[in-house]
Amino acid sequence: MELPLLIGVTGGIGSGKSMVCRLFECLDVPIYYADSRAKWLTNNDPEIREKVTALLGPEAYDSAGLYNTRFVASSVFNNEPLLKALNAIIHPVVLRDTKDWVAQNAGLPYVVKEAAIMAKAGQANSVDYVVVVEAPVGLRIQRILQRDKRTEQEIRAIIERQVSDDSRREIADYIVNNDDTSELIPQVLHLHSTFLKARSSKY
Ligand SMILES: CC(C)(COP(=O)(O)OP(=O)(O)OC[C@H]1O[C@@H](n2cnc3c(N)ncnc32)[C@H](O)[C@@H]1O)[C@@H](O)C(=O)NCCC(=O)NCCS
Ligand SMILES: Nc1ncnc2c1ncn2[C@@H]1O[C@H](COP(=O)(O)OP(=O)(O)OP(=O)(O)O)[C@@H](O)[C@H]1O
Repeated sequence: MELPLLIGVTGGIGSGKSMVCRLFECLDVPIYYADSRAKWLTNNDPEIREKVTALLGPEAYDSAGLYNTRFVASSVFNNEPLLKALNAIIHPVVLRDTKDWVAQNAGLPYVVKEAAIMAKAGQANSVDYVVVVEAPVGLRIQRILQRDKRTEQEIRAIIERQVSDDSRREIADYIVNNDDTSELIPQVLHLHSTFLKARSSKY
């Protein structure tokens, strides 16, 4: 059976990546949520556990042995080299895991990977098209203040460590506007028919 197209959905913190993916889910499209899968792997892959502990110290896992995201976030989102080193441990495992997941979905027209870190389609990944979700920074901060137990300072530190909106736009094949004036559902429906057409013209 042929592999599905792999669509990457990315965007800065609070842009609405997960919201867009939930709409794709409503269309029965399987989603790979890379951030949460990365956390699962960090808890369950012994090699990652060993390397993360060597990088960040024993506090990277709590007394119950679970990945201590609060501690790790406060360490890496203020320290670029440390974030890069953490990515270098986790990212290759996530890429391999994504490929296995895509293969498990053989026969479907397309599947979606949601991730904070994304390369241009075809570069160091198996993504066919990249969708970038955008919203103004002020609105993103408001949304995260409502959703998470993070301070504005913590949110701004994460934004500082993420790629800029401009470089995200450079890798975008499609852009979804998720500001207060744009409607998400019609944009996702339009992408859905675009990907179905792209897939049927490929095979
Ligand atoms: C740093 C960690 C512990 C923070 O966990 P926490 O639950 O507090 O936050 P959460 O995962 O919701 O992330 C907060 C925001 O940062 C973004 N983010 C997560 N990891 C990264 C990263 N490596 N680089 C840039 N942004 C990131 C998320 O998309 C989200 O917008 C966790 O995100 C992590 O382990 N990240 C490294 C793994 C990774 O590279 N994930 C990206 C997909 S492979
Ligand atoms: N169009 C919208 N209207 C109202 N609320 C929205 C909209 N889009 C997203 N939100 C809300 O904003 C918050 C952030 O959205 P979401 O979780 O989808 O962003 P994200 O890009 O996945 O964030 P993160 O990178 O932190 O995972 C959520 O609480 C979500 O419900």
